[in-house]
Amino acid sequence: MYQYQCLNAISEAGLSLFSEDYQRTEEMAGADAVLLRSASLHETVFPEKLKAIARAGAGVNNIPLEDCAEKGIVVFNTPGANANGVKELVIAGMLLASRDIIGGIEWVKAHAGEENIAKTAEKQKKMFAGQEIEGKKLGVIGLGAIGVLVANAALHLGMEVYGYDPYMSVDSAWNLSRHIHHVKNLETIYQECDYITLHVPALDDTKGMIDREAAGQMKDGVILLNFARDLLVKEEDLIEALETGHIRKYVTDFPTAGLAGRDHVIVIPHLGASTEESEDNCARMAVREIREYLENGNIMNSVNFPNCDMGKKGKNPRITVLHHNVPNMIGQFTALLAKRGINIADLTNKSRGRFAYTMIDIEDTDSSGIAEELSKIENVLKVRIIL
Ligand SMILES: NC(=O)c1ccc[n+]([C@@H]2O[C@H](COP(=O)([O-])OP(=O)(O)OC[C@H]3O[C@@H](n4cnc5c(N)ncnc54)[C@H](O)[C@@H]3O)[C@@H](O)[C@H]2O)c1
Ligand SMILES: O=C(O)CC[C@@H](O)C(=O)O
Repeated sequence: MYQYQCLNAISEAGLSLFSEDYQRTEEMAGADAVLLRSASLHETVFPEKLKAIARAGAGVNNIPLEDCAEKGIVVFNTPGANANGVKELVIAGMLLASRDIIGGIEWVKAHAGEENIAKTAEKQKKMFAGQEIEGKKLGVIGLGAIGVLVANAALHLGMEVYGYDPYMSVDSAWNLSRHIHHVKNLETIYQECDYITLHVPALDDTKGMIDREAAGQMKDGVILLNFARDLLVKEEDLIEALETGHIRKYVTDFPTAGLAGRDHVIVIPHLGASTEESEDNCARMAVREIREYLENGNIMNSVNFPNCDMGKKGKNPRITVLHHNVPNMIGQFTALLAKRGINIADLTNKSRGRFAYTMIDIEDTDSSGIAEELSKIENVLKVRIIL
């Protein structure tokens, strides 16, 4: 029996994919796997039993990835599963920033009950007039699952789209319309675009990327959208640019004390992925990743260990070893099995940065004591025998 814990609301569409071999627990100490959305794990002391963490979503800056890897905990995310939900809200954000729809709706609410509201509205509506997005230039920073969808959608709405992503994946490249200008530096985006939208993860090199210097290079009256992470923008520099009007509007999915209620800022309470479809997609993908790892040892969509797939486990035990990526690990594993006279049916090893993963199918039904012996080898992080 496996135990899982949910630290946030995870859609039933996903949780229902757990078989009767899985039981929900409220205690992390007893959990084999944890599912979460935005809950922070940075202060968490991880229990020995925990094997997997699945982030039902894309961003993993709420999880200490290295720390988890050192403890032999595989962390997964659900790439692309909520991208359409975010794309739709980004398009809505561009429209909300271009025309004072929010101001207009508030005006109507304030005049509710007035007999001649229709007539007054016709007189007053010029206060809420705006501009169209067709023909304007949009810069998309980060052409991953969301950035590509936003870029293509904006193109269909008649915008001229510039995209920047020095690390773009082949999949993203295939999905990106050839009509998008693929630019090689951020300066071009800053200098050319009327709208700029951020779709990069919060990493050491992206945190604070929108600072005074970046804002200074942008066109006067630019509209900036941030549905990625608040940390990408230096708030004091942003406020300065908003006060001078250099940045005309900032649309963000991340409320902060400094921005909530401020003029020229549209703050949404992190609703990018809050659609039935995105929540269901993320939960389904997260549960499938956990089941595949716990039951077969296969890793798909990990963000701290290499992906690795040996197919469905057969009737004999499968040994899985999470370890540091250093020389002679496989030699030590196979020597240990050879000493016990155990033949290897299949073996695979994959590495990613400082970490690696080895899966071994053995031609023997007796695996007693093997986990204990393998665990003693230096640089081994976690050993599992899947029976
Ligand atoms: N508002 C929401 O609810 C919501 C939902 C999903 C994701 N997000 C955020 O959006 C981010 C992007 O999501 P995604 O699903 O598109 O992820 P993704 O991994 O598919 O795409 C991220 C892209 O950013 C690119 N990138 C990385 N560093 C870069 C840099 N320095 N400059 C330019 N490009 C760079 C990568 O190459 C990749 O193509 C997530 O990391 C998350 O923080 C927010
Ligand atoms: O779970 C959510 O609601 C938000 C998820 C989003 O920020 C993500 O990074 O995928």
